[in-house]
Amino acid sequence: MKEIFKKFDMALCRGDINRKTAEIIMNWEKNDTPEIWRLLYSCIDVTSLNTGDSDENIWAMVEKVNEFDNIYSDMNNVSSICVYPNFVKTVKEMLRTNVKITSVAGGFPSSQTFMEIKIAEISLAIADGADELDVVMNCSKFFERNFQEVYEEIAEIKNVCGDTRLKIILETGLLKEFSDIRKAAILSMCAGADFIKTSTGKIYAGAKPESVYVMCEAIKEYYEQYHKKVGLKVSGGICTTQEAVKYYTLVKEILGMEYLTPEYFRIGSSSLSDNILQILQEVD
Ligand SMILES: O=C[C@H](O)COP(=O)(O)O
Repeated sequence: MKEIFKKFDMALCRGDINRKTAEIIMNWEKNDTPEIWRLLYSCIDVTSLNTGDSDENIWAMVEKVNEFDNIYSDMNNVSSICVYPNFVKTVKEMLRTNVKITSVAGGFPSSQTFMEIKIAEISLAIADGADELDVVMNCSKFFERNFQEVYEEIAEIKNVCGDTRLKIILETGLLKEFSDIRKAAILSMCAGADFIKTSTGKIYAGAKPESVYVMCEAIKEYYEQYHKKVGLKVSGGICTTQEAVKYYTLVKEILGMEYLTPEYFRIGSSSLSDNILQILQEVD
């Protein structure tokens, strides 16, 4: 792992990150337009991850996504529907539109289970029809500074995923230190993550602009080193269109417009889609 980290400049200054993030976000209003709201809508992984989830409420969510195409012919649907693994089949059976299915798996949201269980859960979700997997990095091993094991775990999971898109959740609200967020991002990308994702939206704080700044910089440097584009998913407590536009502004300024497509940018949220549709209706 030392060899990998050596390739990246690991010196980070908290003050610089806070200042640069604030400078970029200051200009968010120039991106606050219906055209960008529509683009952001198409980047949403509309999410239901509740202890009380049942077939009924998952059906209702899928039906809303199905109906969208009949009502809004001038804009693209959300990117995916994100559920617990035991609801993948429920979504698959009802989904009638070209939207992907994301499953959280691998002991979500804590990652505290046996590797065998993680692999079994991931394999079952794929067998049931998941197109994308959101899996939490092993933060416990990370805090022990056992980076090699964290790397190997992600590499093994990616091996099981094959072509199924793998998003590794760093849980930035738990990592806290910018240097740890950067390390976790680099380690996940080098181990094979197709996306890095900020948060589970459970227990710990969700996405924060400064963490997203650090992740964008890591994605940019990873591309410079390896010529492979890794996507970014921001999640956890993102409700308003305004917040989404601020994350759009960060990605645009650091990574550029080529990352602002559902291929490389996602927002995981349980409430943002309704709020974007509402604000679009208000300006119509
Ligand atoms: O990955 C998605 C998050 O769990 C969604 O979080 P949220 O319910 O705070 O929008």
